[in-house]
Amino acid sequence: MSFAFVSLQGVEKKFPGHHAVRGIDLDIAAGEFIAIMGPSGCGKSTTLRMIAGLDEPSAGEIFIGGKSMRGIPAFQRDTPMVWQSLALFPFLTVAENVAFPLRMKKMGADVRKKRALEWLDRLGLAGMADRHVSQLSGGQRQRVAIARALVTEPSILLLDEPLSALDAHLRVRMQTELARLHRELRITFVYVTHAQSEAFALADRIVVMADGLIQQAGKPQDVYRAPANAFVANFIGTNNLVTGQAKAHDGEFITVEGPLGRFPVKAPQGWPLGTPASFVIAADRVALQPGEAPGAAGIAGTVLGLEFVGSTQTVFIELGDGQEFRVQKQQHEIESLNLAPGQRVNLSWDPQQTWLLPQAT
Ligand SMILES: Nc1ncnc2c1ncn2[C@@H]1O[C@H](COP(=O)(O)OP(=O)(O)OP(=O)(O)O)[C@@H](O)[C@H]1O
Repeated sequence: MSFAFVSLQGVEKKFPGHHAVRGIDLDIAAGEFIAIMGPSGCGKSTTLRMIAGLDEPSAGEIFIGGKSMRGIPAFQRDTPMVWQSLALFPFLTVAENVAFPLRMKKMGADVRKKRALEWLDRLGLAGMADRHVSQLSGGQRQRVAIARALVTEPSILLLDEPLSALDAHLRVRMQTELARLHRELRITFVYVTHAQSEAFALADRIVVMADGLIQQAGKPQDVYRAPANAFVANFIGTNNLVTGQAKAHDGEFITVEGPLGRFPVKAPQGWPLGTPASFVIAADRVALQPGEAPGAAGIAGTVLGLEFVGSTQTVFIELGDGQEFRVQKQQHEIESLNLAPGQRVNLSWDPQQTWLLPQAT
């Protein structure tokens, strides 16, 4: 990576009785769009708050632009933050809200007004300057909060679940808006979200956290296709995880034997035999045929149900050992199979598409 614009080095946060962040190393390049994901309570907001200067690390150090942030309060950091609960001032007009950070910086009234109007215009809110926040829709308020964060022309924008209070339609529109802003401004965005679709759609790099630690940081396609461990594989949710033991080498494959059968799995040279081995096969890489007899590399299961996801459909299948498998296909492919709950099916995949989870170190 090029020069790290934001660098977290061994960062920890201990609250009384709770170790929320347990040692994070993360370098973020200037202009990068990073999404931090993870289950509730994993420490993602705390990490963001430490970058913003709203919480001090208990150990480790944060550098921004090569400068240590130790002891530097939030208002001196160039790191504005946008929250789900916007924190707009109800007693100020839209323009006054946007201009507020400039007032804090003691800029003159004319400059404040000019800049606030420019940013309102940029966010599609021209003409709303004199309204009060209570007279705006949820999406418009979100835009005001973003304009207020950007009005000081920061080099980083921190966003903590900014879209989670919006309805699904608006969320998608605002997502497009954020992508556009990032393209235009080329500043660093650090975005905390529960929503996988937002993270995958927007980010250059995804950071998956659990239990106060980074589980994986990588490009969306790498986190998706090559999860670093079982936690990430399960969290991403579109993977099927098969566990077993490494039994034999066969060229670029090993044979993994487990409760579901024996499977050839792509493996690095010298993978130790006789050790536990888990692999994932992505839901969209599994072939499905109605019928009873499993194929050579296949497994049999029973359809539990089907779920629409836009133009694709997910089929949930129960395997012999009670494990659930997912198969994702284009809607038209599924339609032609006429599947119904209770139906027996065979599943198979190309062994080249398997991904063996790296061994825990
Ligand atoms: N001020 C605090 N005092 C004590 N514990 C705290 C404090 N702030 C956060 N925590 C705890 O630290 C852990 C991490 O919190 P954090 O807000 O970073 O999680 P998160 O991953 O952002 O979760 P969510 O998605 O639910 O917002 C949680 O268990 C939380 O209860």
